[in-house]
Amino acid sequence: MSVLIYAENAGGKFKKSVFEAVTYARAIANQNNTSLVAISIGDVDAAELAALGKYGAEKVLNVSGEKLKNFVNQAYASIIAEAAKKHSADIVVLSNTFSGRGLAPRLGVKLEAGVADGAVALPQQDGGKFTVKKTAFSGKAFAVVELTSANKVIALVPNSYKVTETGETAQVEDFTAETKDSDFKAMIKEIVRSTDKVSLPDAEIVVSAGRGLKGPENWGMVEELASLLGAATACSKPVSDAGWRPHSEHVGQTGIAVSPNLYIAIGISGAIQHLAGISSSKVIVVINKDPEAPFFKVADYGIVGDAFDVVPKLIAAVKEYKASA
Ligand SMILES: Cc1cc2nc3c(=O)[nH]c(=O)nc-3n(C[C@H](O)[C@H](O)[C@H](O)COP(=O)(O)OP(=O)(O)OC[C@H]3O[C@@H](n4cnc5c(N)ncnc54)[C@H](O)[C@@H]3O)c2cc1C
Repeated sequence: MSVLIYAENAGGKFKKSVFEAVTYARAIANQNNTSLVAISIGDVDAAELAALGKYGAEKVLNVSGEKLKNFVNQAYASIIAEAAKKHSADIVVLSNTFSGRGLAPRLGVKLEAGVADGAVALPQQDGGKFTVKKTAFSGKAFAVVELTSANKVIALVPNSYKVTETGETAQVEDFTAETKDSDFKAMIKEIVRSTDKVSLPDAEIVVSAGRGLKGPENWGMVEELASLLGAATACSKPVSDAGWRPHSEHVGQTGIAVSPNLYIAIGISGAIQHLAGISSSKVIVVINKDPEAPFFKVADYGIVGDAFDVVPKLIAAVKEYKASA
């Protein structure tokens, strides 16, 4: 037995969510006294691959090829499944990202594995049972699932497991897997980035605003606060429905799920559908002029006040702190 972690890259580089998933997979390997192998698909240089050793990977399988430069769900799933079989990996770990969520069910079928996507904690392995805590009901709740199959696939929510450096460099070896023409039925031809700002699903800090801001002309202060904090900007659904902000910023049950270390909600009521997308945030700060706003019930820190007074003061305070630091 061994544990296999799929390390997805973005433009040839690994993001923090990969280091979290490798650290997490290392901890699972330790629980089971076994080895941890990573697999990378695409164009990643040898030094970047070897550096996964810092987070506990002993070996990194490198799969490259012209047709594999961009993510191809079917082909990547075939390759990862083959690597799992060749390395007798009965646990496969992924990041619960766009590609990880696409791969997990395909791997589940190919490996006849139970799947726990949206995992937020290490598996518990007591008395022969293997259980995983995961988000449920579009992020409105947590569930504990028991995986009873011999093979298991776990997709870890970004920002839910702390990165730790335990090792040094990993051994990198090329891996070739058989793919079929049918694995390439849908190919990405071009990627057009909508923005070069911090990407929302990966952001450690999110500054989000709702209808309380009255109109798109008032987003300058939200963007300024986000830029000062190195944060991504987000919004509630009615805001993007009204065209005040792009749909890519809409957070919640029908939008993006985020799990930052800090979520600042400005002029958002805290409807259950919005909370569904932010419930795994570590610290939630709410700014709302209505003390009865439901968002305060889930807030770690709340400021009852008018956003147009509070946010400029917050910006000034952050600037002052940065100038003195
Ligand atoms: C099927 C379904 C799916 C949905 N999915 C989503 C989803 O994914 N994401 C989502 O966000 N919503 C979703 N919704 C909509 C959701 O139910 C709420 O209507 C929405 O979240 C409310 O947005 P809001 O808080 O920005 O606006 P409002 O409900 O209008 O709240 C505005 C808030 O701003 C406060 N405020 C007003 N002025 C100020 C001021 N000057 N300073 C400070 N505070 C102020 C008010 O007190 C109020 O709390 C969904 C609804 C349905 C039915």
